[in-house]
Amino acid sequence: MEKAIEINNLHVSYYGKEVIQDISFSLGKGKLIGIIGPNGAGKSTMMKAILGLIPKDYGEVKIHGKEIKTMRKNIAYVPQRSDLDWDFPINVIDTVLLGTYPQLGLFRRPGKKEKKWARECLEKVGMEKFAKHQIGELSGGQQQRVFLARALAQRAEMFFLDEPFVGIDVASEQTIINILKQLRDEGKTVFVIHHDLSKVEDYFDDLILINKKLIQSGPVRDVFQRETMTRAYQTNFPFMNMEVGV
Ligand SMILES: Nc1ncnc2c1ncn2[C@@H]1O[C@H](COP(=O)(O)OP(=O)(O)OP(=O)(O)O)[C@@H](O)[C@H]1O
Repeated sequence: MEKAIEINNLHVSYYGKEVIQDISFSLGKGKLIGIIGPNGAGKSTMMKAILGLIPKDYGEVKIHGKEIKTMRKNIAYVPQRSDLDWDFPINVIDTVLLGTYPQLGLFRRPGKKEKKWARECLEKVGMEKFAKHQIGELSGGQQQRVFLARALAQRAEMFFLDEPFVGIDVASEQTIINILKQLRDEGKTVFVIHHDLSKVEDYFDDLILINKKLIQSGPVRDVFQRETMTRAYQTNFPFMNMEVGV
């Protein structure tokens, strides 16, 4: 199977304190992949280091067998909502249009074609009626849909989302997971940092389970087991059945 991602020996620290230790894994293309682990396990840090948004101490990251810097246009990233400045004065359609910039190149501005595409992306997430609204006026779920539309506008091959379901309504969560599953069905690879363990088996094909170190990666059935979960969360998961998951 062709590899979407290969990580070797990844180490990351903040101010000399190591928060990611010796993480290595590789996973195939066309999967919906959950990144799980307890609070402070280093999930966001690992995602940012993979994307080259923060420096790593050492380690190797390959996306489709290539260095990340040659793959940027093909990668869409949706940060945690709490990482963004929601007072920034920009409306919904212009936010989505930003997604078309990487494909446009340096000196071209979005034209009719890009604007039409941005509208289509907004329709996919059910937010077309809000095109002219300021981004800061929207609910959490609506903001998350708009950021997914921006990622769709990028026509990326790979998507990285940091906790897209935190603090949003049920309908938005359903819309977003359906779109992510559709992207996977089209052969794209989608990574999602995720908290709600009750949804893991329904949402994901593969899991990356970490707590500073890699606990295990691979198909959900193999990773989402009492022994591995107990090791990662350092608490007992008595409700989990060893044979059939939860
Ligand atoms: N900018 C930063 N400067 C210093 N320490 C940081 C920084 N960002 C995160 N940390 C620390 O690094 C560790 C890993 O944090 P990270 O946010 O990556 O974990 P996480 O698994 O995403 O957590 P959560 O599930 O709570 O969002 C934590 O101990 C955190 O306090």
